[in-house]
Amino acid sequence: MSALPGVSETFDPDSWDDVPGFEDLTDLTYHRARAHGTVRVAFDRPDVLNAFRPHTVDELLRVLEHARTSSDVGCVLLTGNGPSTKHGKRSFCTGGDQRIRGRAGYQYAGGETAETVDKARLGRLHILEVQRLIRFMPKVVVCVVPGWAAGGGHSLHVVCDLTIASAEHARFKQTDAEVGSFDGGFGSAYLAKQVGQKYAREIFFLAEEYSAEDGMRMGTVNRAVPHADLEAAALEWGRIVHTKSPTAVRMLKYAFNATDDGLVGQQLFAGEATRLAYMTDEAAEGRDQFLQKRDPDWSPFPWYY
Ligand SMILES: CC(C)(COP(=O)(O)OP(=O)(O)OC[C@H]1O[C@@H](n2cnc3c(N)ncnc32)[C@H](O)[C@@H]1OP(=O)(O)O)[C@@H](O)C(=O)NCCC(=O)NCCSC(=O)CCC(=O)c1ccccc1C(=O)O
Repeated sequence: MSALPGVSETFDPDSWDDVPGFEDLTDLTYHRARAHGTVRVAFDRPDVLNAFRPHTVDELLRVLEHARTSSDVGCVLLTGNGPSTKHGKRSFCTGGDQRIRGRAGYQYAGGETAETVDKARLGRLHILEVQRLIRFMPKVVVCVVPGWAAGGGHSLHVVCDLTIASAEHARFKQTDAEVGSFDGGFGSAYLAKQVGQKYAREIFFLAEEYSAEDGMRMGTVNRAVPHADLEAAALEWGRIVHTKSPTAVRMLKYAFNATDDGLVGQQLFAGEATRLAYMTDEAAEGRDQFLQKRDPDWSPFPWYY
């Protein structure tokens, strides 16, 4: 399934290169900006409004892990290719592919229909692993919304650090309760932290359609931009992120997360604090006195206040 010859209507081929080693992707496209360390990850199933199947999620985990562990990448744009050449509709992502949803999760399938489901493999619900990867990677993840963000796609937008959306075409709709699903983690409870309890309950219980402007009013969307400028504006955010201190951005993301993420949030923030401490002469003295089997000499290191 593909969108347009140029990957997507707002994609500028002069700004991006394919990422080597990912030529085998079928459900996503993965590009790296020519000018700086921003990467673009895009759902590439526009005919089903970029709904994800288990294979899509496997690919998402693979490319996001690559982005996470690439030390020159500071910003990830997560978007959806389109519009569909089949029906002309635009989308970021509409969540789990309902055609291959089984009783134990979303099922691996050889083709596009329920008849092709692989009954020997257990259903998956591993988009939640993607959510955690986005949440915990020490880089800025921007959700770039050219059309529909629905169901599990809405939840992905919620968990991203920033959202930029097409003023004309972005549509947000949380369909979970309509299809008997419920994202009880970031998709709902964290959404309530963003917009407040009343709006969060409205979004789930009424499942109405919201525009980019509505999202800005409620606090889920950072910026609504003209559709034609969407990806250029997102790429500019990536450039700006790369003008900032990597350590400061990392510590800030973990600081923003920590208040909601319990001991895991504290662990991630503290892990980075430990890394910073290890860079000091004081920590080196702690290591060296052990290796040299001598008493430590802390005298050069003041008790700062
Ligand atoms: C988004 C819509 C409201 C848009 O409506 P409209 O503009 O009228 O377009 P359509 O004609 O409906 O759609 C065009 C075309 O796309 C197909 N399609 C759209 N969405 C999906 C989908 N999710 N799965 C399969 N196919 C889809 C649609 O059938 C049309 O096909 P044609 O052949 O051309 O007719 C509307 O499309 C809509 O409501 N879509 C469904 C949104 C939805 O309900 N998504 C699932 C929500 S539940 C979910 O995502 C669970 C997954 C999850 O995240 C999760 C949650 C909790 C624990 C674990 C997990 C996990 O790990 O998975």
